[in-house]
Amino acid sequence: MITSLGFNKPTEIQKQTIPAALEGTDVIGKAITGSGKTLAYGIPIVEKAISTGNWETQDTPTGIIFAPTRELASQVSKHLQQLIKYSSLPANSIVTLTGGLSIQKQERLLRYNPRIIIATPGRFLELIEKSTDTATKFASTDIVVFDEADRLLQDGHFEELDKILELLNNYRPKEKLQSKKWQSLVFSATFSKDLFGKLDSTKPKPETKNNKKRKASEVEESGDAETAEVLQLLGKKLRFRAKPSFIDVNPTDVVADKVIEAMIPCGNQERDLMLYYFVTLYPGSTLVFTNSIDSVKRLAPTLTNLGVPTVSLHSSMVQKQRLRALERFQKNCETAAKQHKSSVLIASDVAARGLDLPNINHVIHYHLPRSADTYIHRSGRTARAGKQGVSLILCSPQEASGALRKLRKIVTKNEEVDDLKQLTLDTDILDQLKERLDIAAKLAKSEINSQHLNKEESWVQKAAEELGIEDLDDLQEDDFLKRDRKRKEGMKITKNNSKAMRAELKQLLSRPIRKSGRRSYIASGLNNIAKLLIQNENTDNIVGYLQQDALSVLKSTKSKKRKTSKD
Ligand SMILES: Nc1ncnc2c1ncn2[C@@H]1O[C@H](COP(=O)(O)OP(=O)(O)OP(=O)(O)O)[C@@H](O)[C@H]1O
Repeated sequence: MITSLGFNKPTEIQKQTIPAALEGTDVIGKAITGSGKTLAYGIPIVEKAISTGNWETQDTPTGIIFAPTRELASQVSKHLQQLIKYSSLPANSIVTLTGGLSIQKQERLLRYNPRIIIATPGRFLELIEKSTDTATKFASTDIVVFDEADRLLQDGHFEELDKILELLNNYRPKEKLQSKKWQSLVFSATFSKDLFGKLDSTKPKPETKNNKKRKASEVEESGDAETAEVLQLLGKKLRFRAKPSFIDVNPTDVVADKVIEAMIPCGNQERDLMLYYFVTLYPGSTLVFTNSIDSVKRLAPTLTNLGVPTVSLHSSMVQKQRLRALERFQKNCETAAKQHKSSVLIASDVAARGLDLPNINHVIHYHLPRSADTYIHRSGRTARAGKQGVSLILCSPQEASGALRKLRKIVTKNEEVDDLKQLTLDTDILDQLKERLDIAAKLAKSEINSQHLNKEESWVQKAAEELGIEDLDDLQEDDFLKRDRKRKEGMKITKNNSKAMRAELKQLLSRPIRKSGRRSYIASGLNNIAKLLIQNENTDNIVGYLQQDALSVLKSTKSKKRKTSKD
């Protein structure tokens, strides 16, 4: 099956978990991001679905896969569709059940008795609460998979899953209950409890060495308390049949080893400039994570105004927009790669886990993530399937001495705080970029305010119509609303001003940036601009700058490693 997808050999997690899963053992599989965990559970389910014979006569699923986000569910579905192309299973034997898409359509698809269900917990619960027939069929499943299992156990996610497991258990036919429960396959790159704590409030605890392939109980005995605690919790919640086999193929790696981690120290006000600087100097596909949806909404139009193809993705977008955004980003990446330019996706943490976007060169943490597990998963969107990639943190001085230090202690397993590699900045270039950025940001802010005001206006209009009020002011008496509206109106740029600013920005963007020969340089010391011009070794828009990719620059940069104090 692996070779039918064009892969020469199974990855380590596939090699170790597929045989155990095929034997019917409950498995907890841990391996770094991008190491092929989807097929590690996908292949056993597809094998089992094929081996259970004539699929048309079966009306219960072979496997149910739970994923924490809609994008991930949809991606897993596509991945498995590729796999079954080479089998006797038809395309409609896989059905995806996620929120944000038509429930009626999903109910229709369920009438074809699919063998493999891929679902987010919310929609799955809605469907089984709505129909006992659906609940009864699903309850007969042979296998249940929990992808990104540690995430499913965090932040109230488990309430839904708890109800689901309760219902499935109640509806499970007696003969299947006798042979005990369904087989559970549980996967993630992160299972240690210390990764979930808030970076600004928790004190990281040391981890001790792991073993390779152990029963959950042995992990408990080995003193790997943080992992053991999560495994214990999983054991309680997920109703395993017996002690599951815990297979950890990367016991010492936390962040995938092919990720080159780096930082740019900068003040809070300079994050936008550093981001623009990076995507201007280092072409490639860049995924930028922020901690707030407002930042996504502000950064995307700002970069777009600067001519950088940028797409945004966050959880307040409707589902179809979210899926379309991912498609648009992938198209932009292809075009940008041909032109040696940048293509950017600005996302909230809805994109942090599981997404397998091909060839992401850089991940930028515009904001430091709130917990270490998010850092690991965000960083894991690059350097997948054996490739290398860059994970870059934009970090303020306060963060560097607080949250970042905690993060480094956790991901370096408390051995040493390895001062991250730092990208040297060229102040000449920064100054020139700032001029453009200021205009682009003002225009973006004004666009956002206009959109808000238009939305509010149409809302007020609609409410007034419904209430039969003629004077709109009657509806806007709230002082806070009035002040907010005034503030937004004040930030709106007049049409004429906006036109002038756009013209100025256009002119600035058409002018190449000049790298002066006087300053220090990112990698290679002084460059002879005339020579570079003759050799045509400039970027398209920076004269005198020898284009390099971020990965090679960082690989040749040394990080200062220092031991931590024993605190
Ligand atoms: N045997 C294999 N050889 C080479 N590439 C593979 C193999 N199996 C899977 N891949 C590819 O590796 C990439 C990552 O796989 P996958 O998304 O399953 O990783 P993952 O371990 O689930 O990552 P994450 O922890 O981020 O969710 C995919 O593009 C997939 O097609």
